[in-house]
Amino acid sequence: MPQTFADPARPGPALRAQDLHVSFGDLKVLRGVSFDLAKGEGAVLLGANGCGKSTLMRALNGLAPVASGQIWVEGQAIVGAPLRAVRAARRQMGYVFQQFNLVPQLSAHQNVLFGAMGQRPLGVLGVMNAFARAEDRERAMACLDRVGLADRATHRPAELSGGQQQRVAIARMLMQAPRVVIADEPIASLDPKAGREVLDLLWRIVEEEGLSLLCTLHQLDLAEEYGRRLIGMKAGRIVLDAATGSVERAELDALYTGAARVDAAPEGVAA
Ligand SMILES: Nc1ncnc2c1ncn2[C@@H]1O[C@H](COP(=O)(O)OP(=O)(O)OP(=O)(O)O)[C@@H](O)[C@H]1O
Repeated sequence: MPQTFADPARPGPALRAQDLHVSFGDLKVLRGVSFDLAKGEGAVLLGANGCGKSTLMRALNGLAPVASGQIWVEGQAIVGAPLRAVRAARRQMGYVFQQFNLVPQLSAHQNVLFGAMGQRPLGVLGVMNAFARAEDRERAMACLDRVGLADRATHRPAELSGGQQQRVAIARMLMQAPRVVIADEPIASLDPKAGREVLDLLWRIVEEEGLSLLCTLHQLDLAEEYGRRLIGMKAGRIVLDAATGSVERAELDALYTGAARVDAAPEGVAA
């Protein structure tokens, strides 16, 4: 059985990855990734296309096959753990994706209600409008209000701008009441103004709720502005992990030069 470090007397990190290895066929994508994310900490994950960021995010969500290593979510080990424990740990994690992942046929309010799905025994049925508890419907409205979209509750995603759709996705994440938020390029589909609005909102909510955030971004200026900590990946490894103020721009630029992709550095040490 995987060990846990959930000891109320010794509160551990919200998220811990230890020596994670993930391969697809012969391609070693994660090559020993380790980091801790403290409770209430907001970190930005940086790295060139193909260096393994999305694979790391997917591994944290149990969607990429972890060959070895361990992941703890709020003290619960999930690699090799029984399905029930994995599901419980996953409920503590909220996701914000580049493409928003809203259900096109449903209103903003219904999409937010979906955030409660994991908390209801009936799953998807339990959050459909006809069956949803009044308290869930009210909470979904309150979440939409938090992101400034209460007046768009009945709108479908296609009737909303990209920035508004991402705010609905953030409201859905809030509805889920996670402890850890994983945001995978949340502003990649947005123009600069909408992108900033989304980052302001995301960081404000994470701070107000005392959540932990791991967010990938491709814009170095924004990474330095929003992240208190920068984690840099190169060819499947973490090669930089430091408080933002202590990192030189040249160190960030170096993440994008040389053999940064995992398929460009089959075995070599990334640096
Ligand atoms: N399911 C998969 N099957 C095979 N190869 C994969 C799979 N997922 C990712 N890869 C490969 O793993 C490498 C890293 O991909 P990944 O998407 O993790 O990079 P990334 O850093 O997130 O890049 P980007 O910034 O472009 O999203 C790539 O070479 C990719 O082709």
